[in-house]
Amino acid sequence: MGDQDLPGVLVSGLEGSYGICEDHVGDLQKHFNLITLQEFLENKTQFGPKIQAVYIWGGRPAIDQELLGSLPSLKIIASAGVGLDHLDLKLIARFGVKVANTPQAVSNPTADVGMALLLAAARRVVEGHMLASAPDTETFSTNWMGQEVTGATLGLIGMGSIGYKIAQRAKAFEMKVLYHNRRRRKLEEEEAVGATYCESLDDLLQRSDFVLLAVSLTPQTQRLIGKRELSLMKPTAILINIGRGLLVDQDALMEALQTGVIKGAALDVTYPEPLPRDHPLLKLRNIVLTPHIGSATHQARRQMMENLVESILASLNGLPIPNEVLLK
Ligand SMILES: O=C(O)C(=O)CO
Repeated sequence: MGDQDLPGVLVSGLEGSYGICEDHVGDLQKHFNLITLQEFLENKTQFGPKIQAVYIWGGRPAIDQELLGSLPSLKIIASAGVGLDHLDLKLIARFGVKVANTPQAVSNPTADVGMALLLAAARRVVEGHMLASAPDTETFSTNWMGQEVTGATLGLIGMGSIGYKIAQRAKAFEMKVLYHNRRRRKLEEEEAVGATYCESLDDLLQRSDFVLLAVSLTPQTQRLIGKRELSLMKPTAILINIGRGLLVDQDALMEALQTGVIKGAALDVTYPEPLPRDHPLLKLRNIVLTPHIGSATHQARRQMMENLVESILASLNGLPIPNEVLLK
């Protein structure tokens, strides 16, 4: 489906929830001969040797040993977004293949979604919309209240580029910012956003009015927030997750929201995505859910595509690869 003389790039498909953006196809075809996963699977001997790069969009196509073994010319896996939890980096390294992602493109829009969820949950925006738009609403209750954001304490778990952008935004809301991270930021970086390092996660959980997860999913961070951690939070606190669903034990969260252990939650990510339509979390009123929209702006998605093109071209031309992920 492209110019046969251009380097072959495997993409998951062009339509459906995991297809690449249709608007980007023309730009990609200026540089690459796009080969869809379906085309490849239907004729591995024809397409396998031509594929020099895999373009991952929305976590697809999935990369496993069998796929890697059938792509002898593969040089790079270029993955949209910052999260890498869908890739087995050790396996990829064994095949001598490079990896690149697009951290800069997603940090501002994902930080915006973090703040949007925080504000929506604090001020009960979704419930408010339902009340204001319900056909049987006749009066607005004066007892309908939320939590104040200005001056509240935000506990940030993760202080990478997205966490830092959230701290900048929280500063403008006059929030006190605590953060817990594998490594402490430089003093001048902390001072610029007024953030205080909390070595102990328990301490951060106990002191925060809003706890926001902006951390990558790794074996160490899986179910970082479980029953014990939720019980340390204030009964008035709100949990926000913009990282990955598996950072939180969803059953424990469900129970905490139902029994008043915490006040509310706002999740851009869950497991699975989407949740089954009969999932009990969908029935709660003290939760705000969005469909994994951290990077979902036209500008970010275009920048992601452009960054992936740059990384693939650099790798194919033997140049230093922008946003290369170091494989240990
Ligand atoms: O960049 C990513 O990995 C995201 O999931 C953005 O929401």
